[in-house]
Amino acid sequence: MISVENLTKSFQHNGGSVRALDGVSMEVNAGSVCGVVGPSGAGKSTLARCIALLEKPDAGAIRVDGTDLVSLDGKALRAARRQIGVVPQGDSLLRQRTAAGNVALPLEAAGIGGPQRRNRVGELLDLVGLTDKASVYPDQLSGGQRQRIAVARALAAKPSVLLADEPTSALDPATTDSVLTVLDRARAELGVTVLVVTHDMAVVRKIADDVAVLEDGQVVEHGKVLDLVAEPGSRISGTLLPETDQADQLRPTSGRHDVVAEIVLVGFAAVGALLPEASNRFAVDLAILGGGLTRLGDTPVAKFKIGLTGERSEAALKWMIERDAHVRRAPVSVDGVAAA
Ligand SMILES: Nc1ncnc2c1ncn2[C@@H]1O[C@H](COP(=O)(O)OP(=O)(O)OP(=O)(O)O)[C@@H](O)[C@H]1O
Repeated sequence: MISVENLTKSFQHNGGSVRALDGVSMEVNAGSVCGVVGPSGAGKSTLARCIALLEKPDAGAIRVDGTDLVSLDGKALRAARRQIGVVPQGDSLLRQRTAAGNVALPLEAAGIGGPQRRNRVGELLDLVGLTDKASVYPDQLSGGQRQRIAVARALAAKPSVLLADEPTSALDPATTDSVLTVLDRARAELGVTVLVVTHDMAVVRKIADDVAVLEDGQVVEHGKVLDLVAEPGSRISGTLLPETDQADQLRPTSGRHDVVAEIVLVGFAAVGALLPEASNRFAVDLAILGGGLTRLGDTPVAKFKIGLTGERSEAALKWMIERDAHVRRAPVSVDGVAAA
């Protein structure tokens, strides 16, 4: 588990001071994938560089499995660095070395040679699906393949944490998917904790369990992706879920529906069955007025604007809420008429 506590970091710039991190606290569970997102200049790369021990924070703690890395130096710091594999931003492979030669670099640095090194490089090339490119030079690899080799190299010394800074920038969607699959495999097959700094919400949509949104050096939203999408008004929900046209106009439309609400359903069971079952059970007519379905990782998530018509509309809505549907409904005034 990575735990970042009250991290601050300022840079001197043009005679002034820029506060890149301003009291950042967050946790990443062992074996999970966490996306760090936010606008340009929010502090994402600075946070990643601090966690990778490439930058020393002004204050705060970074604990990996309970040990505060900020207070380490010398040999202990070098040992801690080996626990953290880094996929740097941009093209980072050595051009004069083959793909296998790049993956072998950290092993050479650690004094691992002979068959042990060859086997490890073989395993890593297999993990990233590039066994057949072992003796190819970076110039002959595609951008996505180069990134996958950079991931393999970052995993060579068996780190417990993998940090990737914008691993998919400048890649097309199909190539992005191939890089994300490799990060997901690192977590699933090696149990590595993965932190991905990204502008690209596709990364969060496809592989993140958790997400932290940074703005102006502060964490403005942090938690499990599937929890945050269910929170009305969360940034993550606004970005990842389908629009329900005019989501804030939830009043009944010209008296045609007794109840109009916005509903978020998470998981196969809820998405597949809850609406028709509520409709049958309470004998209400249930119309979908907007929204749609999406997938977050392997989980289907739906956000609909629904209209319920029938005497037991309220009871149907209550029943769905009791079954973990996340509902935002029209505000109703005292005379029972939905407020405008
Ligand atoms: N070495 C540095 N010297 C001076 N200022 C810096 C340095 N590194 C970062 N900054 C400043 O700190 C702030 C946060 O930068 P950072 O690169 O961490 O943001 P970011 O969210 O990663 O942005 P981007 O998405 O554009 O990479 C910015 O104002 C940036 O200009």
